[in-house]
Amino acid sequence: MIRFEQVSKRYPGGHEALVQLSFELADGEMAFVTGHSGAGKSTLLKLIALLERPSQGEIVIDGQRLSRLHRRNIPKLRRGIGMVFQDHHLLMDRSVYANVELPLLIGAVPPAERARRVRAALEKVGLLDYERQLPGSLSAGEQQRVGIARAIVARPALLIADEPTGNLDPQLAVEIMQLFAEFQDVGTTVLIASHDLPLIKRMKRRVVVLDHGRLIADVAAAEVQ
Ligand SMILES: Nc1ncnc2c1ncn2[C@@H]1O[C@H](COP(=O)(O)OP(=O)(O)OP(=O)(O)O)[C@@H](O)[C@H]1O
Repeated sequence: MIRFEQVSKRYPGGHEALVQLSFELADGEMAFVTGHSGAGKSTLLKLIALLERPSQGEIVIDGQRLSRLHRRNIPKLRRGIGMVFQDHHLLMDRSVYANVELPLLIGAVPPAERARRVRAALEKVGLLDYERQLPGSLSAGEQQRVGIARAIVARPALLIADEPTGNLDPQLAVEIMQLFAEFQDVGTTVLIASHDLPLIKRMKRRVVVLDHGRLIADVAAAEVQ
């Protein structure tokens, strides 16, 4: 589903954040991207979401070469990708329900169907009883779950997450990772950037390791110890 072909990324005025990166992620696979701070993890995810463009090389998603993607087709591609961030980017003055509903408003889904999907997403993350609350009244782990519900409400084929457990205590972090694994169980492709090696090892999924923008290891799930 995702293929990086010799992808390099240089930010204006910066050094190379990614250097000739090549790897593939199959449909339905769940993998982690890890590496030191500044290794290029966030950059890799941003390139997939078309929030940044490569300086060189090609990224192919579902057979679509992103360099040839017409500007007007970018929103459609983005709608197929659910994104989860460390600081969840919730609107704090809107209810949990309204936050989760947001991607469906952009996608023009009819109201009754919207309500059904929002509740299904909230149920999936265990927050059905919280729909009227403001995010500020929820714990950090619950807020992250709202962010995940929002990411999956439009039923994306691909879920990408940037340090989704960065602000959580270890027990909550495990629960959030298990939630991602459940999305993989129902066919979603999942790619998670994390520097939390103990947690990654526990999940027993493929691990792609970056070092100064280069891929230095690609460990298959069966080999993760
Ligand atoms: N918008 C930007 N402009 C210039 N340089 C950037 C920009 N974003 C990232 N960089 C640089 O690119 C390199 C890779 O950054 P990136 O955020 O992808 O790493 P990371 O592995 O996600 O790090 P962290 O774990 O600290 O979030 C770093 O040297 C960073 O300073």
